[in-house]
Amino acid sequence: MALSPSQETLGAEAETETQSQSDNCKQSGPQTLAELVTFLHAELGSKGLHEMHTIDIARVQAAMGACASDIAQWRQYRHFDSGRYTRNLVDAGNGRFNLMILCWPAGVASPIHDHAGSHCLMKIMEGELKETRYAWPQNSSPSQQAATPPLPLIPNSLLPSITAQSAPITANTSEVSTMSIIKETTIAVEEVAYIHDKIGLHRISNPTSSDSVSLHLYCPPYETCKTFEEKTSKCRGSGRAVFYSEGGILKKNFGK
Ligand SMILES: N[C@@H](CS(=O)O)C(=O)O
Ligand SMILES: [Fe+2]
Repeated sequence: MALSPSQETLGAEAETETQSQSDNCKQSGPQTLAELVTFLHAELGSKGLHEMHTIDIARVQAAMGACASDIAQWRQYRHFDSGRYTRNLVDAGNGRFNLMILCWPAGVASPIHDHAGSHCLMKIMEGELKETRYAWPQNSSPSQQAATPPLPLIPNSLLPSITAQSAPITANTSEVSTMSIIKETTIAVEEVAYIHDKIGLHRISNPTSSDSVSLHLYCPPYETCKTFEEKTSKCRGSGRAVFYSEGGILKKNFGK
């Protein structure tokens, strides 16, 4: 689902010039990435796991939409690697959320995956991305998440982004079926999309011939999820999702 930023928030441009920056921020939401981080800490920074259902997704989505996508604010997190997308941590959210910049070279796609029960909001900062949304295979619904076996940990340096790593979780191999696509959406620059396991699974791809960049918010943060094979619906635990950079600083030996 790609939703445009709230019109109410965008309409705030008509404010008088006499308003201070902080008044501006209170009325129209965060204007910069730094203000967005402050907003997210206030909104989510103390939410316990039992409070996830109380999060006002529309409000957070509007705030992400209102925040300027001016590259000067996020250039330090823009790091590309050939043949895969990179995850670059902007803010660890006091352990309650993760805000990150993902950099997608032309033609790159993520595996089909879930989001480990987290809320996921994604804003396009540069270029465009395609979301292909899938239904959960019948033998692997969100309610079965608790049955996921613990994943072996392997060094971060060995893993690109998220990759299927463990043995298949799907037990019954006789139930082989292609995954069903619910919808495909092109998400344009400035648009903010939302997904949760209750809505479905997805794969993100960069269908263009240039670089694309997205800003992702996960609440709560997660390190592992499930990946799915499109042709067979086979489900696996992912490897640990890793960061290519943190706070603008490249992690040593990533993927080497
Ligand atoms: N959820 C993915 C990116 S995307 O394909 O939505 C990740 O965090 O790596
Ligand atoms: Fe995702």
